[in-house]
Amino acid sequence: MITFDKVSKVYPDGTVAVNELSLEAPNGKLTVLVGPSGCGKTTSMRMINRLIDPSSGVISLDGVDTQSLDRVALRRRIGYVIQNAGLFPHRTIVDNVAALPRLLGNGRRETRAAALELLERVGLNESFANRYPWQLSGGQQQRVGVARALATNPPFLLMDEPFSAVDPIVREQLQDEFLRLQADISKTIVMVTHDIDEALKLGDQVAVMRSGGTLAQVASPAELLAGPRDAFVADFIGTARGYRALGFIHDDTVAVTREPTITFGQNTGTITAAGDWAVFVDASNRPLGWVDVHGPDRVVRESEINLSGTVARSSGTLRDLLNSALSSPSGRGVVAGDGGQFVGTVSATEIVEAIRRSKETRVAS
Ligand SMILES: Nc1ncnc2c1ncn2[C@@H]1O[C@H](COP(=O)(O)OP(=O)(O)OP(=O)(O)O)[C@@H](O)[C@H]1O
Repeated sequence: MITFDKVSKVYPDGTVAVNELSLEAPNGKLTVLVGPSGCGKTTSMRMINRLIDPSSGVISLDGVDTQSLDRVALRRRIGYVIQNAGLFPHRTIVDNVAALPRLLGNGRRETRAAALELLERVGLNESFANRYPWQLSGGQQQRVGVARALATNPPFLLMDEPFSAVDPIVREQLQDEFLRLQADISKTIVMVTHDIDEALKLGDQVAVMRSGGTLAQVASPAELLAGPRDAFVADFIGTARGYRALGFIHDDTVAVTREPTITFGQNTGTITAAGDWAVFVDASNRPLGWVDVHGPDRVVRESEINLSGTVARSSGTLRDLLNSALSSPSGRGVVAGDGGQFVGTVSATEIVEAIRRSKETRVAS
């Protein structure tokens, strides 16, 4: 556990960057520091590995005051991922990952093998190993940054805006991959971001800071959305918070209706759809989109498939289901199993009913 106990930082010019911050980052969990520009997020994080020393207060790792630890020994226990990855430009990818373990005296062959394995875990196969950072995309470099931070297998990980230098689609991919990785490795992580969506998606707990370096609220994403402590937090988590909160509610009682599907080579006249639209599936019964089957009997062409609807997983959230229904041309949301196979559809009315039920449960509890 990383603990901040009334920690402050006043820079020599008198700027109060962090003011009496008390916070616990529990073991095996991801704590996100989020807040407006200049509110002291980075300063707070860098005080953990003593890149910056606090002016007052105590930061401890598993109960031990970091000031009492040797700075180098401390940093070996704390992996550090920064924006733009910060890779050594003149070293190959595998050497970037293996650099620190080598420095610590581990054998060449063993560190190379471990580095290759780590690269594989972050989604980079052996063909990347001997390239240089400039030969990789921003997202790939960021993955190397994560692999490098994990190379000495530290229990703690600090991540400073790790996914902000890439475009939104790559960012989402990296976030999803990182969540899968963290489910496996369960590090104690403190991450800084100014993106509230990222904070709510990744954080087990989210600490919202305000200008002047004070803590406004710390809570789980769902708690934060349901009960912002004051107007600042409410404003910061945004006006879409009602919709965002649906992203944390699972309800496996929403009624999924089976319905006929259509596939390649099939005639529209052979199916009885509920209305004009039918779900189009591939040979493995995976939904690809919707087809308007009304009109003369014909074999469906691929160009006719309407791709506007999203697919929600049965294990997904009410937000996924609602999004699927709202984006679908038929008004019915497509639901697939975890293997991607078509299960059935849900109507927006059913989902709204589920939202109402979940509210009643929350009020009652
Ligand atoms: N070395 C420094 N000397 C003086 N003031 C500093 C120094 N470093 C940061 N600050 C100030 O301390 C405050 C907090 O900075 P910090 O970088 O921790 O904020 P942040 O929340 O991470 O901001 P951003 O989201 O913009 O990166 C800001 O007002 C900043 O200008």
